[in-house]
Amino acid sequence: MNAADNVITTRNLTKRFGGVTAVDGISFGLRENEFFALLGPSGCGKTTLLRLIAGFEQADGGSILLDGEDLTALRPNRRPINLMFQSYALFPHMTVEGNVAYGLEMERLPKAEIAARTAEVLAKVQLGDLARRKPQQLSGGQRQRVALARALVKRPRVLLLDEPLGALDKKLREEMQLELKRLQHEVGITFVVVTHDQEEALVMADRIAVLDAGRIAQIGTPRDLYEEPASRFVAAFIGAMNFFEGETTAQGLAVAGHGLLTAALPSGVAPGQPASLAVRPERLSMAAARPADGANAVAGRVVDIAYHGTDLSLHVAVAGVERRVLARLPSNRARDAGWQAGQEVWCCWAPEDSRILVA
Ligand SMILES: Nc1ncnc2c1ncn2[C@@H]1O[C@H](COP(=O)(O)OP(=O)(O)OP(=O)(O)O)[C@@H](O)[C@H]1O
Repeated sequence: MNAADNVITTRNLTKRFGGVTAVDGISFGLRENEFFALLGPSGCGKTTLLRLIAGFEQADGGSILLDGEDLTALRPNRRPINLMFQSYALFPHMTVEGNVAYGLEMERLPKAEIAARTAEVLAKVQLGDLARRKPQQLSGGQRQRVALARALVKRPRVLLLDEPLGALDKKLREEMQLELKRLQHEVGITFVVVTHDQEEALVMADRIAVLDAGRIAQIGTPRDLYEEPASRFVAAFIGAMNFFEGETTAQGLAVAGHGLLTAALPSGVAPGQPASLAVRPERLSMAAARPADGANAVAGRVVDIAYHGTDLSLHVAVAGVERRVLARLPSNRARDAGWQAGQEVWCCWAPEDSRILVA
């Protein structure tokens, strides 16, 4: 894709702190009106990448383009980009309205315009009724919305959000994930959200970049990353995954003690290479006898059963597999089958539900 088609393009962006390369040659494009998530383990460079785009850090190499124009020389306050901090950084002595209007007052816009834009954005985040309150008279979720309103009122081209829901409890977080997504679509501004919570990224984002040690491990839609992870790192990071180790054959993976597990070989992968076969817990089914229908199957023994309400997880010890194999079964089906700890079982799955990964 051409850089001019993207709102933001980074090219080989690099940032070092002493001996640590926090951002290591990152190139990607953010599209118009996209909800983009940066996801990865602690220390992988998410915040640094966000701060480079905002202009709070200077890159050691590479460039950042906005609508195809180089941004490098523009100071943070000259960039049509806003960064919303995790702490929200609201002014405690000002009302909600005052906090939101502040940025526009700094720009010396006409009073009537400030009032109209402030009222409009407060209505959008559903805080119109609380406009006269002070931040300490608000709940955590409401404070979060004030911070959001304050960023949106300036109508940036891109809004960067660093762990925007990090301060909220689990239930509120889940509500706000949908709220944030709704709002992003409504205002039509490109959002870039940093999170270390993979479920949050899956729920909210149009596309996700998974970072690993300052580099992009994979960029794709939530479905791409979940269904077609490009590496073991991505497969293990997004959702739960079972891995079987072995050697590739023309038909799949030969696993010591378990024979051939059938799966399509990725293009460019030859037989005879060490590789992993990855299969999701919810794609497994359990059987008392080896299925005769060509499904993959490995024998094991149920070690633990945990009840989660909608589903059950079965932990199965399989010879030669270091970690317990995890299967998640809908609780009604599992109850009907009556699985119990100590039972010998076959973990079964369709070949097309598994992937072979060499990296
Ligand atoms: N100002 C700094 N000085 C020195 N090292 C830094 C600085 N900022 C970040 N780093 C280092 O750069 C790497 C990336 O940090 P960064 O904060 O971008 O990661 P992150 O993915 O946002 O992590 P977290 O999820 O824990 O916030 C880390 O090794 C970190 O210690």
